[in-house]
Amino acid sequence: MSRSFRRGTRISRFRRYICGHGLTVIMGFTMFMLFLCSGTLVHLSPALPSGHALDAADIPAYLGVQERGDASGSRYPGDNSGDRSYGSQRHNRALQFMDAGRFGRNTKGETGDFLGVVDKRSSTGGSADAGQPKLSPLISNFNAGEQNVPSINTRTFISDSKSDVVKMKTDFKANSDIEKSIRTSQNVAMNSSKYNNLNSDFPLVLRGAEPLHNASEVPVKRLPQALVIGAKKAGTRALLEYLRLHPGVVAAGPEPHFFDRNYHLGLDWYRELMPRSYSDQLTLEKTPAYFITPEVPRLLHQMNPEIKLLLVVRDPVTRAISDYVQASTKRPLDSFEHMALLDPRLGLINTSWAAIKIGIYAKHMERWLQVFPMRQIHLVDGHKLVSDPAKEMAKVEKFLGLPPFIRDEHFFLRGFKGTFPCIMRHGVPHCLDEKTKGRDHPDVDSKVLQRLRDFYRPFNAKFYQMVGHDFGWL
Ligand SMILES: Nc1ncnc2c1ncn2[C@@H]1O[C@H](COP(=O)(O)OS(=O)(=O)O)[C@@H](OP(=O)(O)O)[C@H]1O
Repeated sequence: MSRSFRRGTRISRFRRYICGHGLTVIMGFTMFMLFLCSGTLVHLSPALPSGHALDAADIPAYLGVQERGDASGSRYPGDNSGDRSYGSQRHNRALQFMDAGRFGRNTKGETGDFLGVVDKRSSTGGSADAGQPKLSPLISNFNAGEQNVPSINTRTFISDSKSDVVKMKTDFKANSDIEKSIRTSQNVAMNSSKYNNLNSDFPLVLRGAEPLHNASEVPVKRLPQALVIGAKKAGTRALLEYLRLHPGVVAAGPEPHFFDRNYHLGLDWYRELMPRSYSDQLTLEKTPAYFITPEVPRLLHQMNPEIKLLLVVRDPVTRAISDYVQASTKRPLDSFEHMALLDPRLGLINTSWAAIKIGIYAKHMERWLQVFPMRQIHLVDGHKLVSDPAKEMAKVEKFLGLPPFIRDEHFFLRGFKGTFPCIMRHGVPHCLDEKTKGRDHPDVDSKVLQRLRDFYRPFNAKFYQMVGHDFGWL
């Protein structure tokens, strides 16, 4: 063999060696980069001490993730709360302390909730995942209404039943349906469903709770099982908003006025107004006019004789002033004193004025009690709803058969006149609309106030007797 041939052979061997190992290195590097860039990483955070409730606001810190901001400067883009229709499909009455954490944004800038429940009891029968605790269902609610709730893939599992919290970092490409396999440090995982337009970085918060509904259940619209029937200007919006904190509750945002105005449109029309819910969630709506409309109790009874009724009441004098303030924003009105009294000299009360009539609670209540037993009606103290909301809500939860969930940490006074509670929902601060709630009241002549108090006193006494509770109005 010639030297040059041997040298050539050595060179080509060297080349093959370099190429071979180089390829391995490159492939290794590529695999490493793919792993990093796949954008899918799940790790199990240390289990929380048992019984410890992690507040939604603390979750990002607990998980060590950054909260995102949006262009408008809000830390919480796309918060869909307020007086509109609610799409939130938070679920499961058994998940007492479970709460949603921070959520991502999809490419349209919408936010979403992601909830999961570890059902430690169930296994999947003959499937490959049999025996694994089931994570079910993974609920996502992306966007403003309900129309964009992605399908839920119930073939979603997690291997470690001891963990409370799973951190999931996801970076799905826009406009593509991607099936991702998410590996946990325990090497078992979730098969995520298909998400469109998702580009998010969100923690998934799991608590050892047992869903009551079937994991494969599809949420549907249902007629309300409970109603906030009134009274107008007593705190009905606050009550509904506070109730919406509870994962076992969904509520229609705008007032449907079904039983007082839109009954002719039929129950299917009414049902359509409701957000989708799971079988273990309560559907609610509020229409304060129901309380004072004579035919409503009977119509309501026809729909559901077992329906639960919530009635918020407030000192009828302050309620009347609140009503007056609201009415005066719509059209110019005389002074409150002038409207409340028929004859100022005689001190005769203008009982034909709606603002006065609504506060004669005993008269309206009488009609309701002719149709529904008191055990189906829960009285909410509108004053306490402001001064001690968590305590007042605990009574509401009990009445509705919901597990205790709403607590002091959900409320804060900051930012809204420092008087009325605002709420933290999904870690998002939310106050009622300042233009329509918590308006300043005018100073009313003390003699007129006294006259009104005297007027309401016997009606109040009768009302206390009917409902078995003294609200202590002067
Ligand atoms: N958290 C919170 N934020 C703002 N306002 C609160 C809150 N809780 C109770 N309230 C009281 O609710 C009063 C309005 O009652 P309603 O929601 O029943 O009004 S309405 O009938 O729906 O128009 C409203 O009456 P005004 O103060 O006269 O505006 C408030 O006193």
